[in-house]
Amino acid sequence: MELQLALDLVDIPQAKQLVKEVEPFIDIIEIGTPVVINEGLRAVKELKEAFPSLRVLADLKIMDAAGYEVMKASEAGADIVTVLGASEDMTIKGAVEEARKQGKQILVDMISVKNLEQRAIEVDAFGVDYICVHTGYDLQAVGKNSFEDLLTIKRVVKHAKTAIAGGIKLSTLPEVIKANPDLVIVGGGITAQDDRAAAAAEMQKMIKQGS
Ligand SMILES: O=C([C@H](O)CO)[C@H](O)[C@H](O)COP(=O)(O)O
Repeated sequence: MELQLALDLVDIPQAKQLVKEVEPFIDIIEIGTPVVINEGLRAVKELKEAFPSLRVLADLKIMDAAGYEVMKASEAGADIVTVLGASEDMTIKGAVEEARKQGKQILVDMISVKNLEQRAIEVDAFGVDYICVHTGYDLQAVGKNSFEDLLTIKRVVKHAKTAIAGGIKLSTLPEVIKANPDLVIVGGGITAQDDRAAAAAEMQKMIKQGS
């Protein structure tokens, strides 16, 4: 099980500072969608250059023209690029095809997918690398989480790695770990803490010991 730090509400210098604080405790740096909107793929490039030993995920949440967008994110240094599970089959297949050419990986974000079980089976057959259940900020605000959804994809996904994102904190991490996803994605649960290194270190410890 790996830990991904989601950077969403920061600029590039703040992102670098944050990663510096938690670098030993994380496996993947996520350049969040708001950061890409504000800073462009330059954020991916600069963070990859600053932390070459960590993998970088570009959270583009691609919905169309995936081949082109995966190519541009790859050129910027992304190791993993996100595509929406709600997009057309040909979009997801196009993302996978381009990622293979570039030697990169695709994470499919299942945010807002209504028929999760069926769509996860379909997306799994496209050869994607990760399938991620995700409760976005808007549903987190009304008390939702993705714990049940994680159990669903753990049951039906046979090839891809499984991931979970959305509002995960130290207090809810044990429930997530119990379901044994391959990747846990945490943003505010680390970035909004007073002692971010301590929060990330504790999360890494819990993940390593499996509880
Ligand atoms: O993908 C995300 C969200 O849609 C904003 O772009 C976040 O990175 C993801 O939800 C993880 O962040 P937290 O919910 O703060 O843990």
